[in-house]
Amino acid sequence: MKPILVIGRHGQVSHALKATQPDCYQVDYLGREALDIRSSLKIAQVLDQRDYRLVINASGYTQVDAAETDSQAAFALNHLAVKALAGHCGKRGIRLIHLSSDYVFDGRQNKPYRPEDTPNPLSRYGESKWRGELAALEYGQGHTCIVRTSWLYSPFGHNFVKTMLTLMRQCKPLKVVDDQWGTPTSALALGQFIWQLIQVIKPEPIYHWSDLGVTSWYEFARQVSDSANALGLLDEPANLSPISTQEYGAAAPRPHYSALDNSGSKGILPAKRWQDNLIQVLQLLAKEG
Ligand SMILES: NC(=O)C1=CN([C@@H]2O[C@H](COP(=O)(O)OP(=O)(O)OC[C@H]3O[C@@H](n4cnc5c(N)ncnc54)[C@H](OP(=O)(O)O)[C@@H]3O)[C@@H](O)[C@H]2O)C=CC1
Ligand SMILES: Cc1cn([C@H]2C[C@H](O)[C@@H](COP(=O)(O)OP(=O)(O)O[C@H]3O[C@@H](C)C(=O)[C@@H](O)[C@H]3O)O2)c(=O)[nH]c1=O
Repeated sequence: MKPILVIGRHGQVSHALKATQPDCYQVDYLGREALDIRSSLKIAQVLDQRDYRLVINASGYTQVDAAETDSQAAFALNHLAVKALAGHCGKRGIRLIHLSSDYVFDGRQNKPYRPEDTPNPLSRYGESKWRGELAALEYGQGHTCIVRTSWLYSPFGHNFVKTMLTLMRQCKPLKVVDDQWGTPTSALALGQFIWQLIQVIKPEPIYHWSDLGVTSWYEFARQVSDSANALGLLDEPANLSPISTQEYGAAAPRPHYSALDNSGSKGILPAKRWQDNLIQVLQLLAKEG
């Protein structure tokens, strides 16, 4: 079987893909040092080196607040580099799976967003991701498949759950926004979904994948505290209080509601409740010690 290329080797999603990868696939995981996708020439060289059948782009500029002031860097990676990557994949007939975000939506809807709903990003990060989606679809010559997902966490890299655990262990009072609603998603479950998706012969252009349920960042943090305490990761439940988005005062605007309707993905892999996947990830963290 022809090999698969995963871009973004050191990132959270790439680690999750590696942890969930079925043995039957031959996969090259390349980090920025081996493949900086801002270089079109480098993309061409890598794709010409081996006869890849599929590319999974797990790279991205993911610092949502920093993107407000560093927007050139966010667009360079999330838009322009994706356009070049899709062009090279399209020309060679290589399927491209590209990751995008719930932050492409404005959150003014009060029901889960469907893949065909129109994005209207509030932040520079969200805008860079949407422009990346459009370019990937336009230049991929029918070979692009976008997977939008939300609020990822895992034992790997930086994410909300690990940040919360670090802050909670410092035993300081924590304030967390309770007026942004969405779905926490285990990057490991996303990894399992992507490995199933690659077996679909005629994929849709856009899929939504998240765990099941809707919650606020505050409720998510509360569940992290309760479950981590029950598993012995925390000596006592955290001192948490809810605050508004306005009070928190982050640099980037975020959608008030960004749950994704993933009914179109059910046939590929049924999703699990976010609370159950959270316990699984916390158990892995507890095992790591
Ligand atoms: N995290 C989340 O909650 C969500 C993420 N997504 C999307 O999923 C994708 C992966 O996210 P996640 O794994 O969490 O992100 P991470 O920030 O953990 O990883 C991103 C990776 O991209 C790599 N990278 C940065 N610049 C380049 C470059 N020029 N060329 C090649 N690689 C580069 C980084 O490399 P280095 O380590 O060298 O800096 C890093 O390893 C992104 O596209 C993101 O937008 C979508 C929805 C939610
Ligand atoms: C650390 C912290 C954050 N927050 C808030 C800020 C924000 O509204 C929310 C989440 O903060 P974070 O900075 O961890 O996460 P954020 O960067 O908003 O996460 C997003 O990342 C990108 C890459 C995506 O694509 C999204 O799906 C989403 O996962 O919690 C608090 O209220 N209190 C805190 O102590």
